[in-house]
Amino acid sequence: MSLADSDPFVDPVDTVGDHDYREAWTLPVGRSASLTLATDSLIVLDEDFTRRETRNCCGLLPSKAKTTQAIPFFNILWAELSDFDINVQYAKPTAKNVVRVAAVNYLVEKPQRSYAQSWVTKLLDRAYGESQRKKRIKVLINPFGGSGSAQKWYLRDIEPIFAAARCEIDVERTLYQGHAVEIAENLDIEAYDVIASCSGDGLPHEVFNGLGKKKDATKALSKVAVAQLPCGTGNAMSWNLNGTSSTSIAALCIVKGIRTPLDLTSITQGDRRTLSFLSQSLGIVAEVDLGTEHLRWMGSARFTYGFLVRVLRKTVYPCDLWVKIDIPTKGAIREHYRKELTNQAPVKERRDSNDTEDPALPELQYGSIASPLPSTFTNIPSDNVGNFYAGNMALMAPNANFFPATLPSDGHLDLITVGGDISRHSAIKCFLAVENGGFFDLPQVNYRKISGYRIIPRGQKGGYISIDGERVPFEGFQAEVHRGLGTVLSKTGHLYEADGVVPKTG
Ligand SMILES: Nc1ncnc2c1ncn2[C@@H]1O[C@H](COP(=O)(O)OP(=O)(O)OP(=O)(O)O)[C@@H](O)[C@H]1O
Repeated sequence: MSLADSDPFVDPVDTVGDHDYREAWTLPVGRSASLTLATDSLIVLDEDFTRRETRNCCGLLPSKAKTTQAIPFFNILWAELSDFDINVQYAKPTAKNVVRVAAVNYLVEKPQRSYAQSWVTKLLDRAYGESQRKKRIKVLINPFGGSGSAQKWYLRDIEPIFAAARCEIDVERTLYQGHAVEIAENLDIEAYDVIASCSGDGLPHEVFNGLGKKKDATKALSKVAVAQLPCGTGNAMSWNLNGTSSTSIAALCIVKGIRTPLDLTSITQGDRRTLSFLSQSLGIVAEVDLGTEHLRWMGSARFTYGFLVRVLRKTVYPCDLWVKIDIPTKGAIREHYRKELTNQAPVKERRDSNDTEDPALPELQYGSIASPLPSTFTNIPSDNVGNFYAGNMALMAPNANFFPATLPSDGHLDLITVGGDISRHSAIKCFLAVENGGFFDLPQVNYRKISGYRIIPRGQKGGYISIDGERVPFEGFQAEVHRGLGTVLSKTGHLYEADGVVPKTG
C-alpha cells in the first residue's frame, strides 16, 4: 500500500517512487512508518503489523493496525538524528489546558540518513519560523506565587518543556519585595534572551523597571524580552500575549514566542520615574482592585461586591486632567486598528528611534509632573470622573477586555473615562459589557488613543491610584508613552490574543 492510499494528508502525486518522498518531505522510518511535513503539522503514520483478534477457518489473521497522528508544528519542541534513530519531542495535550513533553522515536535506515538530516532541518524551520531557537532564559520564581505553588508548578509544568526545547535555563527565587528589580538591573544582557517570571503581573513590572535602571536601559529593554509564566491571580500579561493562564501552555508559548516591541509608559510622580507596561487607574477600578484586599477570602466575587458598593454610592473622583490626544473618536480608532492588523513592519520600525545614541532611558519629551504643562495637552473637564483607566494591553484579567483597541507597539495608550454620575442602571450595564463584549461601543464610555497625560486628584483626602496593579501615593502624576521601548514575546509578533475592535480574520 502506498502512503497516498493510507494517509489523507499526503498528496498521491508526491508519493510515487522513492525520490518523490523529498518533494512531499516524507521520511520513511522504522519498518513501516513515515513522518510527513504537512501544511501546519507533522503527520506520523504508523502501519504496525500485529495479530488482531480476527479469526477465519485457518485461525488468527495477520492484519495492519494503522495509527495516524497530527502534531501541530507549534507544538514541536525539538528534533534530532542520532546514530540510528530520529527523535522528535513535542508538547502533547494531556488534559484541557495542559501539555506535557512527549516523543516519537523511529529507526532511520542508513541510506536515508543524509535525507533525514535535511528533513530534520526542514522540520525545525517549520516548527520555529521566525521565533528564536534555544532561548537563554533567566527564570524568576516568586515563592509566594500561586498561593505558594509556583515552585511546584515550575518543576512540573514548565521546566520539562524548556529542557526539551533545548533552552538554556538559569533559575532564581525572589527573596523579598523588589528583588526582581535588582536582579534585572544587574543582569548581564549579553547572557540572556528572556527574563520569565513565575508570578502574577507584579514581577514583570519589577523586571521592566530593573532593566530601566540600567545605564544602557534602552538597549537592555530592546534586547531582553520580558515574559510571564502565569502563577498569579489576574495574569494579564499571559492572557494578552499567549491567550492562556495555563503554566504549561505559557511555557510552550515562550519557547515559540516571537520577539515583539512593547510600548512602555514613563510615570513621573514626586521625584520618581517608573515604567508601566500594563495600566494606570484612578477611580472605581483602582479602588475595587486595591481597596478590597481585605475581602480576598471572597475570591473574584470581591470585585463584583466592591463595584456594586461604589456604584450604589455613585462615587465620583474629581480631578484635573490634561491629555495629549492622538486619536479622538471610536470610528477613527477602529480604522487605526484595522490598518494595524495587516501591518507586518519590521521590528526596528515599531520602536521610537534613538537619535541621541544615548543608551539610557529616553528623555521625557513632555517633561515631568514638575514641569510646566505641555502646550500640546488638552484639558478634559473631570469634576465627575468615576473611572479613569489607561491601558497598554487589552485584557486586565480573564474576561475583562477593557481595551479591545490596544496594540503592543502603536505608540499609544488607550484611555477610558466614564462619569461617576451616570445612572446606576448605566453603570451596571457598563460593568456587564466588559465581560459580555460591547463595552467599547457604549455611549457613556469615552475611549481615546493618547500618548501622554497629567492627572491631579482634587478635593479628596485619600484614595487609590494603581500603576500595573501596584498602589502608588494618591497624588498627581504625569505619563508619557515610549513607542516599542520594551520587548515581550507574542504569538503573532504584533497583536494581542484578545478580541479586537475589528475581527482579526476579516
Ligand atoms: N520572597 C518574597 N517575599 C516577599 N515578597 C515577594 C517575594 N518575592 C516577590 N515578592 C513580591 O510579591 C509581589 C507580588 O508579585 P507577583 O507578581 O507574584 O504578584 P501579583 O501581581 O501581586 O499577584 P496577583 O496576580 O496574585 O495579585 C511583588 O511586589 C514582589 O516584589
